[in-house]
Amino acid sequence: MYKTIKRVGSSISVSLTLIIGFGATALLFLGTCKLEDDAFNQDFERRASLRVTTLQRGLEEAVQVLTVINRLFTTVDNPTRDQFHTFTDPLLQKYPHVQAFSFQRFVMRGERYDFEAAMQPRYPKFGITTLVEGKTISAPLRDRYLVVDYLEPMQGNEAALGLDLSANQLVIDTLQRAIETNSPVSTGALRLAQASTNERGLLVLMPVYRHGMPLTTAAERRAAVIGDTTAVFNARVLLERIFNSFGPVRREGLEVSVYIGTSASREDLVYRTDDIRNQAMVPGLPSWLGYRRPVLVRRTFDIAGQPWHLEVKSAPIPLTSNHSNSLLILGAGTLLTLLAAAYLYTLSMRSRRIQRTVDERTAELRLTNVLLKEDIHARQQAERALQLRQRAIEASANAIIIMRATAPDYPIEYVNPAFERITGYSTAEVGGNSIRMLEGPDVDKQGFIDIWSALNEQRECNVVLRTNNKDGGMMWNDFYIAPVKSEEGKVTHFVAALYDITSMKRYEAELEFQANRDVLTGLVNRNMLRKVLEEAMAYAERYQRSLWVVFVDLDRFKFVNDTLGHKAGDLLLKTVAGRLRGAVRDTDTIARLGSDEFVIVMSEYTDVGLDTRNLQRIQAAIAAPMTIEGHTFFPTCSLGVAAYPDDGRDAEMLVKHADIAMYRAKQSGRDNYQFYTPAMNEQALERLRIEGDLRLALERNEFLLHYQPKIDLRSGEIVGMEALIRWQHPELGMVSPVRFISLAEETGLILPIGSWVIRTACEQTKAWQDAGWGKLRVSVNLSVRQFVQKDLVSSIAAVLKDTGLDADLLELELTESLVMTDVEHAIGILRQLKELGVHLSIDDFGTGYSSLSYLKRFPIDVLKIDKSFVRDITLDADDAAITVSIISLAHSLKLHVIAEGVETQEQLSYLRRHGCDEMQGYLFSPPVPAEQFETLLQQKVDLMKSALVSSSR
Ligand SMILES: Nc1nc2c(ncn2[C@@H]2O[C@@H]3COP(=O)(O)O[C@H]4[C@@H](O)[C@H](n5cnc6c(=O)[nH]c(N)nc65)O[C@@H]4COP(=O)(O)O[C@H]3[C@H]2O)c(=O)[nH]1
Repeated sequence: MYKTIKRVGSSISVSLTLIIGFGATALLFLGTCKLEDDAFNQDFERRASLRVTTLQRGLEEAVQVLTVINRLFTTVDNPTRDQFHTFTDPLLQKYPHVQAFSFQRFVMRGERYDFEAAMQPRYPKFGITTLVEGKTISAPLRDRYLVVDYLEPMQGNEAALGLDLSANQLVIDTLQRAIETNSPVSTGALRLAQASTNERGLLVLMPVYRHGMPLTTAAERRAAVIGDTTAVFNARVLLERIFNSFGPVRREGLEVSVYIGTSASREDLVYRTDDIRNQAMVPGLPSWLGYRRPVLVRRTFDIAGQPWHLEVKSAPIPLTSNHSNSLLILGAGTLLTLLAAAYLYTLSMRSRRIQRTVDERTAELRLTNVLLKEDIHARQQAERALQLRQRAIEASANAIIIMRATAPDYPIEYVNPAFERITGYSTAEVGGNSIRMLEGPDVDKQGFIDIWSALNEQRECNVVLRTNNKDGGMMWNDFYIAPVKSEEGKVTHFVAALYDITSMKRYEAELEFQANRDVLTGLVNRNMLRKVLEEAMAYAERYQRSLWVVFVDLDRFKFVNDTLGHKAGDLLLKTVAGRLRGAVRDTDTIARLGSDEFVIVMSEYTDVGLDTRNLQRIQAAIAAPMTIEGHTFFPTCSLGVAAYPDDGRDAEMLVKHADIAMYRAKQSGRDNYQFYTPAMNEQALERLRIEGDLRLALERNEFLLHYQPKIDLRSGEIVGMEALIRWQHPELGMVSPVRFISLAEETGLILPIGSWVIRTACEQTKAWQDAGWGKLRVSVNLSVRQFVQKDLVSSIAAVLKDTGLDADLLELELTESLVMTDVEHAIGILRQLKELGVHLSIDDFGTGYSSLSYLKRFPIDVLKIDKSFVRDITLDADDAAITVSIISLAHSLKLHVIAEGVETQEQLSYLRRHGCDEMQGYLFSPPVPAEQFETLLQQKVDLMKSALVSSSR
């Protein structure tokens, strides 16, 4: 009986021990499970948020790149395809997730043929195309096309060049939005011409406006738009690159789906990482048994006006994973319960069950062993994940700083190697210090103020910051700071990411320089000149002050460029720019418009007035001799001045009028200045009109030569004649060369006209010789352009050969300033001409910058005294003295002297008295057509002889 009672009692106590032990173990297990689940979910949400932030930053950066591209079009008026290439190339290398950059241009129906033809020399099969079912075909006729014109890189994007996007309503709507919001706008997902058919892409557009148009309102911007710049992204490539910058998503057990739109609709899905549903599944085990439900995080954000929706899903996780603690508790509880039961059981049945107890303990130990192994495995996994994150942070190209959330200094606890590389500070130097050490003398104070207030308020903050590195060098950073919270939600640290955007900022600065400065001389360019002038006009208006716009043009710059090449030309321009800087006041602005054209803006201030001495200073500064590549030049310049407001109320008009005045200065013999008068405008208009006709005059045979006799003062005979060109204009009548020769020089027409003159003069002289009029020498004027022409000598030789005229009977008249521009070069050409046997004379002698030492070295035959001296020879003692000294100088150099413009007997007598050899002028005959000249020859110039006789009395 006792035995039975004892056995029953012991069974009851064993059962009770088991019930209580298992109950308590189960409760503990479930509670721990819940805590572990919560921890897992929090960790997952944090990782998912990191992905979302990465994507958002990556997309914002892509849009920012497009903003930089668009700046090219706002700062440079109509940039070339090559400029577009040069500008986008480094950006494409820096941002490989960009598929392409392009510039779309509006082309009207009537312009289509010309546009296609203009592109074909570069792209032979070029045509405007449209996209139909993934294929490009020739675009049908439309009123207006939006054509992909500039495209970089070309490789891989060929299908998009010439594509007309105007039929794509999505693109057009997006462009409208971009115009309305005046900011970059993204399309939704669309099919790309250059991608495979099942891939989607997106475009981010920014409108390009015509320069100079107002852009304040949407209506103004619509009127000014000429196209747009676009960044093209292949959604898969873009997203994969952005995500993979943190390591493959799949390895982290995340499934990411990206939608361009507000919700997870099938049509808006542009990207999904690999399906990870079965990644962790044990074959044969149903998913509801033993697996945790995947966690799903959804986020929606806005990129360039386009909503993006992102879903991040976790892989199904086995219940055993992350439940190590609860399982340990379950195991340990079970063990304890069983031990207690076993203890009781042993007490009652020790002897009988001893063997069984040993077996049970062995089994329990095995179970514990398994649990321990699982625990170790889980810990190792967690450790590996931590190490991976550590390595990722260390490998990051951007600087990362971790700071303790301890005010007031927020000491730095960790910096990654990129931080050391970028700032120059080592971990040892910054550890324990605050980020204040980045604040040098050159920093952006406001940026730091923003960061400190974000730290104090424990919130995120993103600023573009200028800091100093250890060497004191200036750097630009995109600085992003965010609080890091403990499991209890307390901010324990801050993490800061520092993106080095110094090179991008440098780009921007360079772009600004290029947009506003002349690259060769560093002076202000045309674009900037307009702004400077507008400010100067506003100042002049407000304070009622004078304002001068001075147009400076170098005389005979083309001569240097044509003879010595562009390198020498560039050197000359740089020297001139330096001289101009030295000649003007600090308050004046000098701009270079191109070639040898400079504009100076001079404002009047209370203590600094404006007068012509300012202009003379400029002339004097330019006029100093200059040696380039062993050649000595005597540069001069012509100046034109337009004054505000009398000569124009806007920048363009002032510069135009200064240019017209400068042209007048050139016409008046160069090396002088002229103030604009309204009459000059008329002349400029006339110049434009005759320029068109001048181009046709040779073809229409409208030129003819007049000949003016040259008289030998000893014999009284006609010994030669000067050939002077005339233009028989169908409407204007006989046009003087004074009106068209300089125009012909500017346009280059002087070359065909000049060679016509030489040929006609030689033919006529030979004809007179054959007709028995003896050996008359004909002289022709040579212009600068002709003089520097490469084949001048050979072409003159050919004319002499063709016409049969003796070289000795041709005289070339060169102006003094022409040969003095580059003396060495001139001597070389003159020697070659001399070897041909032709005569050479210096025209207008005495008017320019003459140097006797050079004159001696010129292989010339004749000096021609300019008519300005002859005119006043009997009235002005200076002119008379100059004339006499020219004659004696010429004779001492064994040169012949001829005086031109002889109109009176007094002039004739004077010249004769002082030993002048020859003369020409109205006193004998004006220049006359060839038939009349023959009459002069026939009359044996009785008149002249009598004139000579009377002058000798
Ligand atoms: N006041 C006055 N003037 C006199 C007298 N005798 C002649 N003249 C004018 O003086 C100018 C002399 O030519 P230039 O100094 O070489 O100056 C020339 C020359 O520089 C240029 N020119 C004329 N024909 C040619 C040509 O075929 N080629 C080039 N490159 N230039 C030419 O046009 C300029 C003007 O030619 P034109 O109108 O024919 O004017 C001619 C002539 O008609 C006089 O007694 N008194």
